[in-house]
Amino acid sequence: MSNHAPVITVDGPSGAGKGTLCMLLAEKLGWKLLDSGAIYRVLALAAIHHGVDLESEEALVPLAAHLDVQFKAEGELVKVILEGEDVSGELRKEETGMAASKVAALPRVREALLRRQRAFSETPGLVADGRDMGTVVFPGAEVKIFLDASAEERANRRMNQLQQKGLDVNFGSLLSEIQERDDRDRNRAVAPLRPAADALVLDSTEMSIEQVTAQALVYIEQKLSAE
Ligand SMILES: Nc1ncnc2c1ncn2[C@@H]1O[C@H](COP(=O)(O)OP(=O)(O)OP(=O)(O)O)[C@@H](O)[C@H]1O
Ligand SMILES: Nc1ccn([C@@H]2O[C@H](COP(=O)(O)O)[C@@H](O)[C@H]2O)c(=O)n1
Repeated sequence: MSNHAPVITVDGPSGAGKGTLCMLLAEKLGWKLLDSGAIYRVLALAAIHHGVDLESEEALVPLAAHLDVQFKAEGELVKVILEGEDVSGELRKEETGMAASKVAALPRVREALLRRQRAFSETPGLVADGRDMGTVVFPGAEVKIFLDASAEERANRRMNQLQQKGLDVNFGSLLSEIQERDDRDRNRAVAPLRPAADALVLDSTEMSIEQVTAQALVYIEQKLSAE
């Protein structure tokens, strides 16, 4: 009997709503969740904590290969423990996302993190959130979704999210940070951000979270029942 676990990949740019959609899908299906961006963010934090240059592939590869990280589910939240320290707050900061996109542009760093990401695949199934889930990490995934939205809408969503946390934020700087990160993620030499040839592309600019989830669920049901 095969022990192959089905995989749903959700790729797309920052702020498109991937994390929100993946969490809802994983909950609804009772499947595991992989937040691959968190792995790149943890590596960037480890580099910063150890004074490692974010552009030094040579120094980052061993750090990536031996990353001491634990993801601990606590109710709805996931605590991220790096080398025994709770870095959950630091992890979600905009500057950590920017640092993550620098280390993520290095081919050997990505290679060093591949096995760790693939190890998340287990029965009854996996919902994987990232930039290259459908193109590189799980190219044989049963269902692939590419979730997009305009840069302005994504900056607006991020602004609302940060304001809800009581932070004072500026729309213009959020928009230019999003554009800079998009640019780096789309134009890197390895695993650039792009839809897999067999992905459903969903533009969520004018869609609510509920509409995106409903549309994704219909598509998932179709694809899984055709398997
Ligand atoms: N369709 C939507 N309409 C309005 N707001 C949304 C929608 N989808 C997600 N959001 C909100 O936008 C914010 C960013 O969403 P989320 O964190 O899921 O994006 P992401 O694609 O995972 O971003 P990142 O890749 O940077 O982690 C959250 O506050 C979320 O609640
Ligand atoms: N599969 C992935 C996931 C993430 N990245 C890089 O990490 C950055 C942070 O990701 P978030 O989803 O947590 O915002 C992102 O900008 C990418 O550069 C990646 O390369 N591949």
